[in-house]
Amino acid sequence: MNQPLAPMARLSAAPLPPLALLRAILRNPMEAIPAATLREPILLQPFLGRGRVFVMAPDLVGQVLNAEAESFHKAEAMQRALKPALGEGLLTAEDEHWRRQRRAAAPIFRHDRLLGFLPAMIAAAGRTRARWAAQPNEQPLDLGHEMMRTTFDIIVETMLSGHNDIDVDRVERSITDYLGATSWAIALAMLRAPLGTPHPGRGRADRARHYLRGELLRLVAARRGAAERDDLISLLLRAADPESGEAMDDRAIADNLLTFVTAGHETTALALCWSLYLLATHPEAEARVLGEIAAVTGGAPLEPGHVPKLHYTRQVFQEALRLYPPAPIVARSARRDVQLGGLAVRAGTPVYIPVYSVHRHRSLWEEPDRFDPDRFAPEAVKARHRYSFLPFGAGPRICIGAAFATLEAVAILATLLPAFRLAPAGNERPELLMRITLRPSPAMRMLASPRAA
Ligand code: HEM
Repeated sequence: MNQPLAPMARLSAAPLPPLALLRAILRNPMEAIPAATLREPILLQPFLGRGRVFVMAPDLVGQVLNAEAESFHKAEAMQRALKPALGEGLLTAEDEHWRRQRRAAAPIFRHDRLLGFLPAMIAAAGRTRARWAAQPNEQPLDLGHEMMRTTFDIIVETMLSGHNDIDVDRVERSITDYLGATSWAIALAMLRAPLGTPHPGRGRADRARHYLRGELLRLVAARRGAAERDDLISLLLRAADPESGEAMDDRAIADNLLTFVTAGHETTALALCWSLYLLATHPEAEARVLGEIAAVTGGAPLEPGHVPKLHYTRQVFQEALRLYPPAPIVARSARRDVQLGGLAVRAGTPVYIPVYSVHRHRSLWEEPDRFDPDRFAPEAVKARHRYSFLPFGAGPRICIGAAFATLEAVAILATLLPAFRLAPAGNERPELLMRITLRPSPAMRMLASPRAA
């Protein structure tokens, strides 16, 4: 393949002194990841008298996220960035409180239930296709926004039984406003500044958080006492503490709904954005995807039974997750003194898994910066270390929605691609901006022209 390399992040070439590091975190936390993480198995960097450890070697990643997961908890800086919005929901809770919520939510992610969501996923993708068909071809699409709308539609339909009175544009804006200020929360946590320290963007983030939480509390209140439905809200309303028998209160349920709504649509939308961008710039792979979809569907509209058979389309999505992991860093902090690859790591030390670097590590991948969906052919996957590909994390805290995200992504790609040819609207290559998740910057603008035309 002679395609140009897909856009890459600008990592820091040399260790940054504390002030420069904080500036990089505020501008774009990707720039605070040392470029040496692309080559080394493990890296210790001093920071304000305390180290920061980056772990890339797959066996050490397995130690942190799985085998010795009990020795680590979620990193304080990330918790400070997320907890004001997500409270003690599934993503941010720890220990028994986390276990109880994971057990409560698990049934909705069982394989048979997920397959049952496919008609709703295909229908939402169909609405996006109809929206694109109704607008002039020469008008560029904001692809991120289009994918957010589609995945939001799906999460609300499947998890909240389609509460369609939610204002999707305002929710999207609020999530962006909230995430926009998280770099400050992270930098202040690293400086050990007291909670509540004022910072730019805080007022806007607070308004966004109040709006989002208010909307979900309204939903929960409306559902208490109403007839049960087969969705996440009902599961959470029914979930009782095994010891005390106590039910979750509205606040705890709202924490989780907001967690699922945000974690469950923004990540998938970003990965879809990159998948479509990569296909638009790699015509050979795009032709293979179109060929596969035509062979599986016979040219008829996509049906739920087709989706699990679209193997190459799934590989494209996985390769997009490798190059552009929506969660580019999984952050932990050591709970006790631990040994990691010959390094003595003291309790309280931040331990980062830079997923972006693991996915492009020079000793784990051949031509790591090149787009090549064949890396995810079954034999190639079997030959690799299981912790060399971590878009959904690993171990007990692995993403509960991984299979959900993959099914919906394949359904969306297989609905949109046969109908439209996408092309970047300009020549600028998107930069990779981290705001907890990895976003294209500026927004990705693409032209969609109907294929039949
Ligand atoms: C491509 C899409 C997605 C990506 C890349 C992604 C990534 C991740 C990652 C890396 C984690 C682990 C974080 C850590 O260990 O600190 C996580 C956790 C989580 N994800 Fe996802 N996610 C995606 C889609 C979804 C979807 C569709 C849902 C819900 C429907 C979801 C809900 C959650 C929840 C609730 C957690 C916390 C799980 C726990 O701690 O028990 N995610 N996700």
